[in-house]
Amino acid sequence: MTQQTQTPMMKQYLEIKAQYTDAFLFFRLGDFYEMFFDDAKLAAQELEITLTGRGQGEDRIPMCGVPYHSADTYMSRLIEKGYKIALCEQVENPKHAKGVVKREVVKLLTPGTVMDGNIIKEKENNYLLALTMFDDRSYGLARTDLTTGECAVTLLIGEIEEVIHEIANSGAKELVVASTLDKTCLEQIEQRQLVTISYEDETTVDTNYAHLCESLQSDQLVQSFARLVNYLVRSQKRSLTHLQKVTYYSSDSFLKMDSHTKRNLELTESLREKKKAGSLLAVIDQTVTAMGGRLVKKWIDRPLLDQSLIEDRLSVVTSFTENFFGREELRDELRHVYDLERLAGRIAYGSVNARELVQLKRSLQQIPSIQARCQEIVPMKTDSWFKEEERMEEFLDLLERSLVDDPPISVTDGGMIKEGYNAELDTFRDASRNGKKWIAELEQKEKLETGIKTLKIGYNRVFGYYIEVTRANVHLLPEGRYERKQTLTNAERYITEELKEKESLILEAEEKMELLEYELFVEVREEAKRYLTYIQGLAHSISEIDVLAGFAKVSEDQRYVRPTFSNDRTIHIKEGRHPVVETVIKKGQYVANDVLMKQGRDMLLITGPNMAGKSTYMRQLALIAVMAQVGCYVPASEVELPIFDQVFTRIGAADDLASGQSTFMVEMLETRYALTKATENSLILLDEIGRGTSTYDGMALAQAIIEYIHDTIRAKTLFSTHYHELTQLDQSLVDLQNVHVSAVEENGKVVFLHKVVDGQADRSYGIYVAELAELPEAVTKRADALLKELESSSFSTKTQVKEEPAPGLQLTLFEEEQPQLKKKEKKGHAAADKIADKLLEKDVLHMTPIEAIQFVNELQRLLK
Ligand SMILES: Nc1ncnc2c1ncn2[C@@H]1O[C@H](COP(=O)(O)OP(=O)(O)OP(=O)(O)O)[C@@H](O)[C@H]1O
Repeated sequence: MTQQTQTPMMKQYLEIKAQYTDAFLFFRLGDFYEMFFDDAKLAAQELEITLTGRGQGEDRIPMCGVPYHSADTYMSRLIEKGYKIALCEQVENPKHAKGVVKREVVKLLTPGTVMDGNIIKEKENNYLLALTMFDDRSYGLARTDLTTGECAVTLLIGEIEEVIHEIANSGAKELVVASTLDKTCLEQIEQRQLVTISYEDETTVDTNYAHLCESLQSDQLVQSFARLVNYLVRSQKRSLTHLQKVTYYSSDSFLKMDSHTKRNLELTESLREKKKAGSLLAVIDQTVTAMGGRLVKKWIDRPLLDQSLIEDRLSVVTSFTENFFGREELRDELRHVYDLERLAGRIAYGSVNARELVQLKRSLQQIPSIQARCQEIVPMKTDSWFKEEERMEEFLDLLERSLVDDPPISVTDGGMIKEGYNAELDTFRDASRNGKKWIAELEQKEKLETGIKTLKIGYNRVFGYYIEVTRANVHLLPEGRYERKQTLTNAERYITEELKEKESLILEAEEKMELLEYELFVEVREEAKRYLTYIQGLAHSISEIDVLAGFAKVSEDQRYVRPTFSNDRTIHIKEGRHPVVETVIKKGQYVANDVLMKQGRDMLLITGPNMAGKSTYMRQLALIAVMAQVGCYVPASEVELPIFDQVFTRIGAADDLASGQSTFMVEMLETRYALTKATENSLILLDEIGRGTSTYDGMALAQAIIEYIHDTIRAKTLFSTHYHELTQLDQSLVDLQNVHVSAVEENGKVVFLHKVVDGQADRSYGIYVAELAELPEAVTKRADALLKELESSSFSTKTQVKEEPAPGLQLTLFEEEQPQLKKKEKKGHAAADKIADKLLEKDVLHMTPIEAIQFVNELQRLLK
């Protein structure tokens, strides 16, 4: 231990730091927050600030600091990177301290508990989760969004994989677990780098929050929530009165989609850029409030299963589409409603300011007309949306009487409370106003009496009120008229006894005014707490109205139709479109496609050229199903669908790179997941399964998977493939139907029609796509020639696969056919054989451009 660490202050630091090993300790030292040791090194790196030191030589301790007044931005940056911060303040006045100033951690800032508007996103929830493991197949998961107070718990039965999907789906930033949590379980969560991990071991619910759990049916649910709330109590060190009653949710009441599927379908963010733009959310989120924005995202993440609930939403959308003017006026009114949910959060936290209470007032003022308009358009829902309006009037009246229209953000400098609200305050105000009037009159009087037109009375914080005379005029002042106070270069400043008397009256009144205003404001703020539940309820209704009116708008703009639901598992989509692709390509260019899936064609095997639109077609079906179950209209001219219980996809590989696993392994893992979880009520989309391995392997796997789904799972399935050989399967599998995306060749150019029709595709046009990608002409020409040779050869890939069991066997057959060749000829033939072999082995139809170049290069080498 160095001498530095022995100083009383460092001892204090180390003691506190020992309690917060997993957080940066922001240690308040005067005007700075300082960090020491490893905290300092890491913070200097992450924040790009200078690393300094305390002490000399060997004693030197690494240190870095951020100024107190700009600490917020530094803290935000660390939180955004997933770190935690323990904020350690001086809790006594340094002037009165004996020895080291007392310091305490006053707050723990973590990614899942920040309330700060700079860090949290307006249209996203900021969830904190707590996981409780009961045994290796049952887990409790509790969640809250501290900014809105929403709390929910669920039980998950199954493998840890289920839990991980649920965590990933929630988009949470932080997960609280027991310090004794199973190691492998924790490792698996950490491996995915999903969330910041925090610890809490107490699972008895804090008595202050027991009432929130009233509706929970099992001890396990209560324990799960207890871990969450105990962590909050410990870390937040302040009132959590805005937490709402815990609701139970079951992932069984929602359409299940694992996180890969959600990503693949680009439900809430695009695959490549991970942004909202380009996602389904971006198209159907037409909300005008931040709360609505959060709700629509939540709905897309959890489409419904219960038909009556879905129809309920759809009926509201129908009413909104039938009433264009009413709806648009309603949306205009909604724009004036502020973020009630988060305002409620700030009221409960006691951090709401007068400006925000005025926002609340303005929002509440909109409610009667919003309600009246809903009554006109959607009478059947209005009563459930607006329950307690009479209570609001009282509160609104208080807000209207008490607060001025445009108060400052600061709550300690006055200027918040309206005239006439409090008699005492008005007296102080009068005093201050009269005093100021007296001063203005004094200025006039002195100007006249001294004859100095430029004489003026000013004010500053140091000297208070003063009379200022420019240097040029000083000689005009009668001796002893004023008392000199301050000399400036161009002027002299004076005071008089009378002026100082008035000044102290004014300042006293102002000081009292500020204090009283603060007290009055705090009263209003406290009163607001009584209305929290009501404000939260209202927030929920407003968001729902906003989302549904937005669905109506997009449905009208994009010509969507109301879906109907079939009981016999039939899918019938007429002129379906991909909701996102149709908005990004030229207007009118999107080729609508039908989907018909029922007995005899429960499974569609899709072939067709690259780029023809196979994956668009597949995604289109899934998106239409998701939209329907969310309660939105869908992009088609007619839609009948079953209600799906789960959607599985294995599309594309763009997202696999980061995970470190081989693409093929990921493909197989996801396929396994689908095959073990899917039921006959599920929708499965598999895009080119098997292409990550050799042709024979891949094809064999693909066929086995198709057969398994067809015979055992019987789920509705779209399977796209480049293996044309698989199209033969329609002979043996009764529910499999071949379809293909058509293309035609015109003047040697391929034209993609993007039209999906029954039957198999005749060729792949891979080389044409290579041309489009501007591969060297030499390569594409050569590839074309090779292809022609291959196609004319009796050893086409197709017959090979059908008739020859394995490539190795084929080689011997080929050699045995030519037993009597001379040596030289033999040598030439051997090379030709090798080339022929190579050509036969390769599936030219779907090589990547690079593979094609390497391949041609290798053939050349053999020939030489
Ligand atoms: N129905 C359609 N109408 C108009 N354009 C479409 C349609 N479907 C797809 N496209 C366009 O074609 C492009 C390629 O589509 P998609 O990615 O679905 O092809 P693919 O057949 O899956 O290709 P690959 O086999 O190479 O993966 C899309 O980006 C889109 O611009």
